[in-house]
This record gives sequence, structure tokens and C-alpha cells, in this order.
Amino acid sequence: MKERASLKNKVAIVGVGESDIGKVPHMTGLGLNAQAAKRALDDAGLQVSDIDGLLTAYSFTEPYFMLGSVICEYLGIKPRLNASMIVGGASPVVMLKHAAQAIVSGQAETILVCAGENRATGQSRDAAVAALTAVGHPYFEQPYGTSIPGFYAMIALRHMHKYGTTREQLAHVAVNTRTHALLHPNAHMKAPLTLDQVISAKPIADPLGMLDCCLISDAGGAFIVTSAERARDLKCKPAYLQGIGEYHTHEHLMCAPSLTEFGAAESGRIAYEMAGLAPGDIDVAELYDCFSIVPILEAEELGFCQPGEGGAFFEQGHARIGGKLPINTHGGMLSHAHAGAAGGLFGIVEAVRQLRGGLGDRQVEGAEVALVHNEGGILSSHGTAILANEKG
Ligand SMILES: CC(=O)SCCNC(=O)CCNC(=O)[C@H](O)C(C)(C)COP(=O)(O)OP(=O)(O)OC[C@H]1O[C@@H](n2cnc3c(N)ncnc32)[C@H](O)[C@@H]1OP(=O)(O)O
Repeated sequence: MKERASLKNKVAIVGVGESDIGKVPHMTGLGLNAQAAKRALDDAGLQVSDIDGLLTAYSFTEPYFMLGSVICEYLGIKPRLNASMIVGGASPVVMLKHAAQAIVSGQAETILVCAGENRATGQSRDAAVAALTAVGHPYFEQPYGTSIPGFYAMIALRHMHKYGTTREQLAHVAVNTRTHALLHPNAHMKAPLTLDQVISAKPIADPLGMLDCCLISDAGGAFIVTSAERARDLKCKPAYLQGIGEYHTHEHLMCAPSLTEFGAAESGRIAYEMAGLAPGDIDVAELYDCFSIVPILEAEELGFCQPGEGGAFFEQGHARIGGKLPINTHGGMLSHAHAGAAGGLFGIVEAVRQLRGGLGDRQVEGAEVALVHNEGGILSSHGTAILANEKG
């Protein structure tokens, strides 16, 4: 099916912001959201009074029932549009789509999208892992004790069995993202990483070790969306939305149609079609990487390599800055940060920064078109967005 209302070149992201990241014990989740939002407003050269819409996601660490209303109250926003969306890690791209639709249909002019949690210091380690495990089916999965890394480990094992993907190839994903994180001043992880360290790290769920798993961070992220027309009058360089798609195949892994094919192919297809672009047109990609197997699958489904070749794509260095298609240039969730929906949102923040240019050693030369992919649950919900600068 073709999306009937194209959003191509109708809206732009005009401001991006990240809170302090890592262990930030002096801040609440709400504070991290607010700090990121304020930085995004400053980036855009806008005031709180310019915002007339707010979209946010969910929080495991904040006690509020109406999180969006609380963020508005905290920041002093009186929006005409206010919603909280819960499609797990896919929420940021899905929120971008809803923001674009709301702007195009005249429901709001300038929308703040934010997410954040203080998962690292606002919860005990056991509470954080228990909350994350609740993604399993309450009757048929949770009683057997499967954790999120356990679900993704099954997916990794299946990919290894079907395609011959190796343990070393998974480790290459972690090393690739850590190499990029070292170029990012705000990344949670600061030390270099070797393949041996990844392979010999504490086992979590075979074949995944600790360094194949995303971080548990304190972090907030935000971006501001407005019409393409208004964007041209603002102080920052806009990133124009070219195409966007979402697709949802299941909630619980036991209901997934396959362990090797997921919904990224379809959300990507919708986004490419709207943009009138193909995988070969993408200059930089920010792919969801909650576990090292995930960007391998996404690189395949989004058409950057053939099915089964994702592991080799990373092993051969194609995903490095300077390679064929740099992936996760900020360090991804494996090394930059993961805190609820903020994890995937940082992919959008980084894509916008890459399109603006001037990132020094982290800059992908000639980046004009960027793709961001988010996924939520156990590869259950997918969102793909394609952004471009004035040249793209
Ligand atoms: C759709 C989705 O987004 S699904 C993804 C949802 N998120 C998750 O499932 C979170 C996955 N990660 C985890 O559960 C945890 O990080 C684990 C289980 C892998 C490791 O946690 P723990 O066993 O508590 O680690 P441990 O306490 O031994 O950590 C020791 C050190 O290793 C480091 N560390 C912990 N986890 C990681 C990680 N994932 N990557 C890199 N370093 C890590 C920390 O520096 C820590 O040092 P600290 O004491 O200064 O914080």
C-alpha cells in the first residue's frame, strides 16, 4: 500500500538537544527531559512560548501518569497538541511522523519531541533489569525468566545458524560503535574497546556478552519539528523530512512471524518510496542497536547489504566513519546511551548533526541524506525516517 499523504519536504527538524549523559545522580528523569528540551530550543533559536505541541514517550523511572502534561507544566508550555506514545524504542521515529502529520494538517506549528529517563541512578540495577524483563508475555514468557538479552540472544543464534554469522562479527558491531563514541564528547562510554574484550566479557545470554548489550544510562534527548517554510527563517540549518514509515508485526517474540525477518524491511520500504530514494542514496545511517545482532539485521532489511551479509558488512569495516556507509556515528546505544525512548531519539539527533556538518573527526564527509531506524520491543515495532539537508 502507498501512503496517501506524502510528508516529503513538508517539515524539518530545526533544533536538537541532549542532556548530560551517563550517571547523572543529581537529576531526575523529568530534569533530563527538560535539559535536553532547553538545549534543543537554544539550538533552534526558539523560546518555550514558540512551542505549541508536545510529543513524548514513556518513563520507567518517573511516577507520572500523564507524562506529557507534566513535561509541559515543568517547562511552561501550553500546547494545542499533547500526547505520549508507547511503541517502545520505535517511539521517536513514530513521534516524528505524528509531529509531521500534525504540522501538515494545521494542528500545531512547532512541536517539541522529547524523551528521557534516569535509569542508571534512579533505579537499582535489579529494578532496571526487572522493569525491562516485563516486555515478555506475562503468562507465557515472563514466568520462564527470559530477560530482554535472552530474547535477542535467540535471534542472534538463529541468524548464526541460518547464515553462518560469527561471534567475531557480533563483536565487530560493538567495537565499531565504541570507536565512534570516542569521537562524541557526550557519550556514556569513554574507553577504547577491542574484539577480545567484547568476546571475553561477562556472559549475559549466549552468544551475547555484556559488551554486546546496550547500556543502562541516565539520559534525555529532544528535537523540534516545524514546517519547512518556517524552518528557513530560523537560525539553524534544517534537516528536511524526506520519507518516513512505521510497521508493527507482533508484541511478544513467540508471536513473531520469523526469527530472522522483521518489520524494518517494510517501514524502510515506505520511507524510501515517500522519499523517492534507494539504499544507495543514503550517506549515513543511525540504526537501533540495543544488542549487537540488531544493526546486522537492520542493515540487511534496509537494503544496505544482502540477507545474511550484515555480519560481514561490519567485519569488513563498511560501517566505520570513512567506510561505504557509516553506521551509528555517535556510538549508538551500545556506547553513547540508552535510556528508554531517548536511546533511539539520539539517532535522530545525530542524523541532524551529520547533515549540518562540522563535526570534526566524527563528520561523515559529504553527508546530505541520512537514514534513522528505530525498533521497539523485541524487534516488534519499526520506524524508519529519511532526512536531508538543503543539498540532499
Ligand atoms: C528495544 C530495546 O531497546 S531492548 C533493550 C532494553 N535495554 C536492556 O535490555 C539493557 C541491557 N543491558 C543490561 O541489562 C545490563 O547492562 C547488563 C545486564 C548487560 C549488564 O549489567 P550488570 O550485570 O549490572 O553490569 P555490572 O554491574 O557487572 O557492570 C559492571 C561495569 O560494566 C559496565 N557495563 C555495564 N553494562 C554495560 C554495557 N551494556 N555495555 C558496556 N559496559 C557496561 C559498567 O561500566 C559497569 O561499571 P559501573 O559499575 O561503573 O556502572
